[in-house]
Amino acid sequence: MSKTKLSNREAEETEQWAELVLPWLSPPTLAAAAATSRSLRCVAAAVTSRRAADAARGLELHPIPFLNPTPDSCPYAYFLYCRFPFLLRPPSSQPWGGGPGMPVFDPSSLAPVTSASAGLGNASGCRCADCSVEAGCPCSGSLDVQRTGMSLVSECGEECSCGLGCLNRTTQRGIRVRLKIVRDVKKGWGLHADQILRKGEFICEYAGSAWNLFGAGMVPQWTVSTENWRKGLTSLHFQDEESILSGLFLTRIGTGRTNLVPVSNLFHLLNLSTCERTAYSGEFVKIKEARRRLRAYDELASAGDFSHALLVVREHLPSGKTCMRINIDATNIGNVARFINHSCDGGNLLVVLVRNSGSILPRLCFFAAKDISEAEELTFSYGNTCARPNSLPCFCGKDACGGFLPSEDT
Ligand SMILES: C[S@@+](CC[C@H](N)C(=O)[O-])C[C@H]1O[C@@H](n2cnc3c(N)ncnc32)[C@H](O)[C@@H]1O
Repeated sequence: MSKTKLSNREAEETEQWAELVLPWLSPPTLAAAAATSRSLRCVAAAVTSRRAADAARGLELHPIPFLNPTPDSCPYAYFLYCRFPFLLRPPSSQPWGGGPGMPVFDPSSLAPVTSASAGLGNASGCRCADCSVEAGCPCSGSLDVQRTGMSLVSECGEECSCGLGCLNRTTQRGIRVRLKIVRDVKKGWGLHADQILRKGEFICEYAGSAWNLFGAGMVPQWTVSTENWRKGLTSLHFQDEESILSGLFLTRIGTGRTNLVPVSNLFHLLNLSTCERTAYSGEFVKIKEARRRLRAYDELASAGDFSHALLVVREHLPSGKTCMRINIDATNIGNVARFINHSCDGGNLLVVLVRNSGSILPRLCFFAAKDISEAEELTFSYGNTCARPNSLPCFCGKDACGGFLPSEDT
């Protein structure tokens, strides 16, 4: 488009139009629009500063700003924001930096999948007045898995009669603490505290897309008849070469309704003495797409300034064997957890797998592993360091640094 001189009225109309359209554009398209006229340049500058002022697009309690003290003048990182992980096909654009009157992105449309919504039978929920372990709520409890160092916590879910105000839903209310995203010359963007954080405080979860990992028709329509259930063992099996083994067990918890839960939760429930019987094994998570993406991301990263945020989470049996692998990709759509950098000393965040009652997938959540001072960078360990041909250098700066970032063996 060539530059043209607009009358005052035309300029005003162009700005009104631009206020509606520009917030939806990706950075390169926004820059191209800004280059066409003074009016568009003004609106684009305003959009850029709103983007830099809040990575969360107004969807969290407090704004989460980008700060760049480095010589590069990159004002923000572009991605679509979702507060929770989701399995649906993500939207391709989002009104980030929109002014008043802009259509509002509906984060509830990306609610985490539950066993009921995935056709996996009834999900059970509690009907407690007090959802605490002490009061015997079947959804409450936690378990440390020794071999993996990862803790498991269960919370009330969609089928429970309690609401979001329930004390056993700590991780379901979004980010409540003040955070900021700060650029580092070597590591790129990183998530920092913007207030003192107390040990044990919930920080955020790792939200991103898992939708592509259940290809069309891959979410199994498993049903088990009540008769079979009464008889005891009902074992359905389903396998294809793109899947990995995952254990799912039927359990009956407090309410007497059938519930489908992964193996780790089964042990969790057993510990709480609420499981009556078990009977299931199957497999359902597709990893081919995750592998394809990891290879593509590695190539982009080795070619230049690119960071991906595809996280592979493994749930383990007490034996240490992996029983479920979940791939959460926050590279294009996710929340601010995508900015958490790796630290070889384990960092200051505790990684906890949280399962909402009735939900198929556990959610990966971060809690403060110790008291954290204001402005301290938030980090965790991405995994064991083991140099591979595609390993990137690590700049965590810790004495324990192994020199390389942990990478998934694709
Ligand atoms: C989940 S992202 C973290 C946010 C990222 N720094 C950014 O700018 O978007 C993971 C990427 O961050 C970078 N990174 C994370 N921790 C690092 C570290 N300790 N040293 C060097 N780079 C790191 C690597 O490029 C890695 O692939």
